Amino acid sequence: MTDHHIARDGAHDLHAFIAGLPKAELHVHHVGSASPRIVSALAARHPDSKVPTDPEALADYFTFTDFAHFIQVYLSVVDLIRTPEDVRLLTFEVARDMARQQVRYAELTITPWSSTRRGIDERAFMDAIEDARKAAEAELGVVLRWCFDIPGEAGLEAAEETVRLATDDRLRPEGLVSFGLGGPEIGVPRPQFKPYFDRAIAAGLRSVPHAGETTGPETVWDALNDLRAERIGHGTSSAQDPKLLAHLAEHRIALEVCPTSNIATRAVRTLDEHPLREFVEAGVPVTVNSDDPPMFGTDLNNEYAVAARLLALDEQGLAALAKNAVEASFLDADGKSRLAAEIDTYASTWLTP
Ligand SMILES: O=C(O)c1cccc(C(=O)CC[C@H]2O[C@@H](n3cnc4c(=O)[nH]cnc43)[C@H](O)[C@@H]2O)c1
Ligand SMILES: [Zn+2]
Repeated sequence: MTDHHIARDGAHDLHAFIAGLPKAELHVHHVGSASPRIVSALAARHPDSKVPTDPEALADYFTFTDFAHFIQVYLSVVDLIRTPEDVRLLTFEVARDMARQQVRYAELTITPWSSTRRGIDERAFMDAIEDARKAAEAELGVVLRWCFDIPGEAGLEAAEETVRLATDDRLRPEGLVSFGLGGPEIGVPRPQFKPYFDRAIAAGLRSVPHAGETTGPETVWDALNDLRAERIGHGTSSAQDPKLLAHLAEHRIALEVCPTSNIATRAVRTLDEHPLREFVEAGVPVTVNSDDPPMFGTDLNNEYAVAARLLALDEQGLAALAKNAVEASFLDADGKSRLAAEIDTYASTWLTP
């Protein structure tokens, strides 16, 4: 899980720098973060599942022909989450994997509809994620916040249920900060979700839909104009529209770029063709993220290594990239300053001979 193009020599070992760099992650899915270790633990609880538990078999299983195939495999892992205890285990263990990478803060995208429709009680679901969130902060030093997303392909009924779960004061979890839209984009126009985003925004949630991952820049415009997006999940195809790039730059709308994900789902052909550099050159705020790390054979540290190569970043550049995520996050001002200061202290200590 390393980007082999970066030189690995002593003081200039960027991999070691990245490994210790305090980080924030803004685009990472709950179920999509289930590592082989977590999948094995869940499969042991539900031996009838078709998901392989052997790491080698899992690597094959997690090789995707296209985005639709990815979603099909993703849903087979969703089927492993059947009880509130499964939800709690998944959430806490995902935080443990984050802590190992020095992730201090993560906005984790959760699709509550996928769990409640499979029979998990909604109150028990919220209690499980909140219990895991509090334990992760106390025991692992990882601050988690939630983004509840509509699984777009499942339609307006799923949208209604998701916004209800996100805005009902009796259910809404304390850690919820944002509202998203995931799943396939082809055949799932963004504007139909406007009323649900309007309700979520009115309830104080921030808008962070996926857009421009598998369709063109017009989907990103729709996400901005109809869903009032404050950040864009992926936004890859924005590179095809100079006016859109200028708009994102002017309004400081960050892209949640997930390079390895884009290759794994075949949204982009090769890393060398990835538009990350074009975004930076256009002045668009960019953050790098892992999306569904074990499914894409990556982790956040590897995404930073990929970005270092594509953008020719040194340690200062990597620290600036980590601070982009802090700035674009939904942390409060105090939380942002503290994490940014921790990144600065780490970088200056590393660079002091
Ligand atoms: O849960 C179901 O039964 C169900 C039924 C119909 C449709 C769906 C979905 O559309 C689920 C999609 C699911 O995918 C998640 N996800 C993870 N990574 C990505 C990504 O890179 N781009 C878009 N979506 C992604 C998303 O959070 C949805 O939960 C489910
Ligand atoms: Zn995603």
